[in-house]
Amino acid sequence: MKVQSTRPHGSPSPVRAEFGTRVAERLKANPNVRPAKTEAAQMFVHPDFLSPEECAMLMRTIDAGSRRSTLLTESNDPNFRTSDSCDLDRWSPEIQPLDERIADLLGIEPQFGETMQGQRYAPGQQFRAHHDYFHEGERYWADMEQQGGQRTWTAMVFLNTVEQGGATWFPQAGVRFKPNAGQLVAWNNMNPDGSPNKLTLHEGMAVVRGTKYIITKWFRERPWVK
Ligand SMILES: O=C(O)CCC(=O)C(=O)O
Ligand SMILES: [Fe+2]
Repeated sequence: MKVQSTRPHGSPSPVRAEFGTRVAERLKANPNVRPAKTEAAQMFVHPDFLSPEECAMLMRTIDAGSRRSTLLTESNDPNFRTSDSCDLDRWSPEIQPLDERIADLLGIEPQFGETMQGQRYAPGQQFRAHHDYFHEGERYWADMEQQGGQRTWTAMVFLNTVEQGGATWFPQAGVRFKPNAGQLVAWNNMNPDGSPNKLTLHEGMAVVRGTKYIITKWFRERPWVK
């Protein structure tokens, strides 16, 4: 979530530290997964995680269910997040297997995952630089703490190959992913000690030509589904 400051965004935590080690070990052991070229965060790529049919089904579902995307904290910039998004029902027969496949790839129990989000960006739409973790000094934190706590890992899948623009850019970690149909990117939002890793700052760059479709899954440090 946004808000830049020089204060630490949260404290170390053994539970989150353990998530980092355990999930990274599982991803490293998967022959279909490669590490991203950065030392700044634990970050991995699965180049063809979803099939063309699965991507097409998800894009149809996103088209049918989208509304304007929201933010947890109001931004002064009206163009901070201009995409459309929708919740993907984890109990629907089409979504559940995919939802559970992502959780299994990372080795996290599905109930730690928030509702999967589908997002769509038309030309000019974007999601400006932000962190996925919660800033523990913000007003919303007390509520989030009660609802599964901090976000640990993010898994994101590009559902199509965009004609121009729409890359996911980590300016501080020095990596940029061009939308590539079916490709999953997963990263740990925490440092090795379990505190928020500021270097995971990232941005969904504006689409120039074409439409961009993605799904995003955020995992919490405790079960999110009650
Ligand atoms: O659209 C992107 O490339 C990034 C999306 C993102 O950062 C998010 O959903 O948290
Ligand atoms: Fe994000």
